[in-house]
Amino acid sequence: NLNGVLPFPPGPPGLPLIGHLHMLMSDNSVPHIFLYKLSQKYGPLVFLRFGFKPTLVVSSAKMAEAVMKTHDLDFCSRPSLCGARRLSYNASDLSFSPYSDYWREMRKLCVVHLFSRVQKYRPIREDEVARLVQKICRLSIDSKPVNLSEAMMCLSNSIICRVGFGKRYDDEGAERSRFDGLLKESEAMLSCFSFSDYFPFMGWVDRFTGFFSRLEKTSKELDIFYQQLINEHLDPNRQKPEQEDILDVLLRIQKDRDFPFDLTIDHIKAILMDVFIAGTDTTAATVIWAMCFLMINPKCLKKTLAEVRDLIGTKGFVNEEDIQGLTYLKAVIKETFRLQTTVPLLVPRETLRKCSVGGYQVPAKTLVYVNAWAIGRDPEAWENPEEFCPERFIGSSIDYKGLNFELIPFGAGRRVCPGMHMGVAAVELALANLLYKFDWEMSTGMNKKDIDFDVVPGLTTHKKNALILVARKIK
Ligand code: HEM
Repeated sequence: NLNGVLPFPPGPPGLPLIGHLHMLMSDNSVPHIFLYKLSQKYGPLVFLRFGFKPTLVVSSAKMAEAVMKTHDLDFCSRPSLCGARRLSYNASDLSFSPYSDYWREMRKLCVVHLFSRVQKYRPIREDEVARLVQKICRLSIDSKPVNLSEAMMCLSNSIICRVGFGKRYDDEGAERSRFDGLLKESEAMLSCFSFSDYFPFMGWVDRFTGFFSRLEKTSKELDIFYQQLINEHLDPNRQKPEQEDILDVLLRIQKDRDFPFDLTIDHIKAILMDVFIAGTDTTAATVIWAMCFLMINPKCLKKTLAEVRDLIGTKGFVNEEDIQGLTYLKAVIKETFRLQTTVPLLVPRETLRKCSVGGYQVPAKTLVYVNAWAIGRDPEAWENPEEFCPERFIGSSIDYKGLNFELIPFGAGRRVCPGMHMGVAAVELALANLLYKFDWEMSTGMNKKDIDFDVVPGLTTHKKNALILVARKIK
């Protein structure tokens, strides 16, 4: 083993104690762009130190393959960060659990019993997309602008509530806004910087800034929310939905003792959190970015519209079977993932042990960011990386399933996103129907040039300014 003599990957010089944190904090860009700029200077493996935490940034398709395939076993743990730890009932969930026997069993449970149910939830997705179309129809009658960003969040939240716990909230009701608020706050707590993660002796700063009390408040509110859902599900008089929802399935597994570990109510709550957090923003943001790209690329928009309308004819609604034939639409979605990766830094990984990659050594417990956004621009992997060109995927076998490392919006390897099929099904169905039913125009006084690509930092890249368009219902 040459580990001992290998150098660390290159990186900029850091300061004592804080390492490179000041660079991250003082740069005006969002983290994935800041890290991309560093990779342009130092290469596809950059070594940094955030406080006491060694950090590796991976920015090319080749190095992503080394990390997530060749050395996946060394890189497939997750760091224990304070926000995630608290919200996931001490990492009892799937996303934030370190690599362990527990994670393996949890992954099996989720893949076999939860994520395999994609097809069963098809009627829910179709019903919710049909409701979205009706809502937009009503606005289109008076040419009222449609806030697509809001409408898409509403759609994915509605889908996840029905899939997760069998409830359909009124769009404007109090229960709905409670759920939306909890989701937003949890996302914020998961992507918020906390001192104690990087300086083990500086927990007092988090107490001082109010981070801990905010985290405590959010976790307690979430816990009450989950507990109410569980109580309702355990009520023998509850009217069961047609399809068992995810909470039903989990409670059944618990009752049947169909899990090698003790599956407690807290574990079930933790899994619910994963489904809510991982499954809503990602789907909504992907559709919004795809619409942005189409609006500023009229040729691509025209081709997509022609394909959808030719194939569907006068049927009135694109259902999930029809999607198979929509080759160009699928290419548009892939190109959207390449250029505006929804989860740009994936979900941070952590090295299990001291290991080596690309001729460098990486210490145990190094935080690892795979910059999928940068990989989408890797000049070794893509011709004309800055262009929006869905055609590059026509007749190409490159897919986002985690086997082609130039396109990894869902990650790859042992930790690859298990909700990929669920996410893609919703994205495709929503986008296809938005384009089948309506022509889209800029609202009065706005120009295509006004569509910006400014983003809000966070786990998921959201568009900073809402996408507001006018829909014209086609005859
Ligand atoms: C467009 C939609 C989505 C995108 C872009 C996306 C992206 C990702 C990414 C990048 C990861 C990290 C993978 C890695 O570390 O290699 C991930 C993990 C995960 N995703 Fe998704 N996701 C989407 C939809 C969903 C949905 C709908 C669900 C569930 C209902 C879901 C559940 C999860 C879970 C549980 C994990 C953690 C897996 C583990 O650590 O073992 N995702 N996702």
